[in-house]
Amino acid sequence: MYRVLICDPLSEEGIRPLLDAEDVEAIADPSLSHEELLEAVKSVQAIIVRSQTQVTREVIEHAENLQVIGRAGVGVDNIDLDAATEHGVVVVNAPDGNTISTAEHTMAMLMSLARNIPQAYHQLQQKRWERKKFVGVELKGKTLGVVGFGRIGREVAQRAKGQRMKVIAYDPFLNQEKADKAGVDHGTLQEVLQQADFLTVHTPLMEETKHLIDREAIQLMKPGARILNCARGGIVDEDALYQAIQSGKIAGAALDVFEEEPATEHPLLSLTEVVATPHLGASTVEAQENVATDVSYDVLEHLRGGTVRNPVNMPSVSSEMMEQLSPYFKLSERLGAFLSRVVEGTLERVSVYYSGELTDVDTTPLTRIAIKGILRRHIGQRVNDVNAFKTASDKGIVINEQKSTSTKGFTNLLTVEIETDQEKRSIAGTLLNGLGARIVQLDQYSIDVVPDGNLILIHHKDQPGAIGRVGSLLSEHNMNIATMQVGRTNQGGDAVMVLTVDKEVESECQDRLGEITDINKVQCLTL
Ligand SMILES: NC(=O)c1ccc[n+]([C@@H]2O[C@H](COP(=O)([O-])OP(=O)(O)OC[C@H]3O[C@@H](n4cnc5c(N)ncnc54)[C@H](O)[C@@H]3O)[C@@H](O)[C@H]2O)c1
Ligand SMILES: O=C(O)CC[C@@H](O)C(=O)O
Repeated sequence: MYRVLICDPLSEEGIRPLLDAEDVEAIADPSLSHEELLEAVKSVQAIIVRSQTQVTREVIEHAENLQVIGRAGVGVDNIDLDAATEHGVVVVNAPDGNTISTAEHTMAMLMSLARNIPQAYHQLQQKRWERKKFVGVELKGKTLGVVGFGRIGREVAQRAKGQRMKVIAYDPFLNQEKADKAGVDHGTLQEVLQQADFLTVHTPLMEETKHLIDREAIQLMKPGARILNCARGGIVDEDALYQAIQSGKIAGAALDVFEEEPATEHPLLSLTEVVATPHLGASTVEAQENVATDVSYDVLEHLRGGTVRNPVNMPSVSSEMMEQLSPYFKLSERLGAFLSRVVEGTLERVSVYYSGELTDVDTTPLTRIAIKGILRRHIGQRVNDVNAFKTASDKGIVINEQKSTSTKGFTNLLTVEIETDQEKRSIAGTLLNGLGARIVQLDQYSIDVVPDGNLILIHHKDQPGAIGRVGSLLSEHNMNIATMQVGRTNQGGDAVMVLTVDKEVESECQDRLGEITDINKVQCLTL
């Protein structure tokens, strides 16, 4: 049974898949204090949050069984991604479900700002019929500067064009072709700042975007321009904005988000030129249902060992690529696991070579899985697809991935090579059409072994009787041999036997195998 803690209020319809799942115990508690949260996370496999709950390193470190953190929304600035990655915890979000609601909210804020609607309403509530005080400006013909032309920025631009505004956008990924297609101008940040009558930001909050709109940026803007932030508090420097409004440089601002939330005492709220909402961009019935559904799906999928659609801290794999690569997942992990169990010494370098039909695809996910297979021998289940590369690099292991032209006659070939301070070993495998995975090479020996079950690897001298003696001894220990493969370099030279047996080999049996004449080394492993 998976325990899933839902910390912030989420649409009940949206989390229906979790509530109905027979293998899930969903615990919804949006009122936990910090101390209660630290206690509650100890026993759960998944946490789901919106923007309110801070999933800090401390929280993640308390959550000993945690596998996945779901963010019902876009921004993941309330989750310590480094800590999650280090602990092998997958973070998933719901990036699409609230785009329209947030774009619509931005338009509502834009119009409120242009026509002073909240301020005028507030006066009416005070029984004051003020008309002169609230003369607004038209949007038609004005320029909207959009900083961050992602999902929401693009939707806002389309809507602003509907108001017959001119739109100029800046985004590091926006080029002329994309801008033409969207029917907007594109410019540098400086050009956008200089031309905007209204400036709206739609970037994530990151180191590079923190105070992106600061005192200097505001200085570049037209006198009397207006600023909107429905993305994240902190993208616009709040002190600089406050001063710019007070000095008259900026005519007004519309804010849905603040550097610190809740922000009921914020000085900007005392300015009549400011319209504000308490982080309501995504607060619609539709958006909340969408994000809760999306995140529930991914959380369930991850817990059940499936592939998530919106991973944040591991690269996503397109469904097309997934179709090509997934048959190799098990092979890749098993090759890594096999070799890690037979190699001796301290791991220094892992190289993974791909040939045949594998040369045409992005094989990074397969390398990651091979590394996971290798590291699990020493680190256990704590290493997974999320932290495999990071764990290897933290341990000083160099990883090298290469495409190779040597197919050795196979349509696909995956070779894993490990170098330690004592030796260099390699293993190669292939997927045989209709027959599944096979180990086809171990060091210099050609073999044909299914990478599954209880295996015995024996290094011996190619001499008459060696195989028979192994068979007899295994039978004495009541060990049934399912398959046996022998590989040798030359007649009478070094050779290997790889046997699959029906149960795990006991240490006494392994020791006795090692004492047989002409047998040099015996290694037993279970895949
Ligand atoms: N107010 C709300 O309730 C609410 C709701 C949803 C999303 N959001 C926030 O809105 C923002 C945008 O969300 P989205 O779904 O459009 O994200 P997105 O990832 O689709 O788009 C973000 C865009 O910002 C661009 N960008 C990154 N750094 C930039 C920089 N230095 N200058 C200019 N552009 C830069 C990226 O290239 C990307 O195109 C996020 O901060 C998100 O958290 C707020
Ligand atoms: O949880 C919310 O309502 C806010 C979500 C929003 O800020 C987001 O980044 O998706």
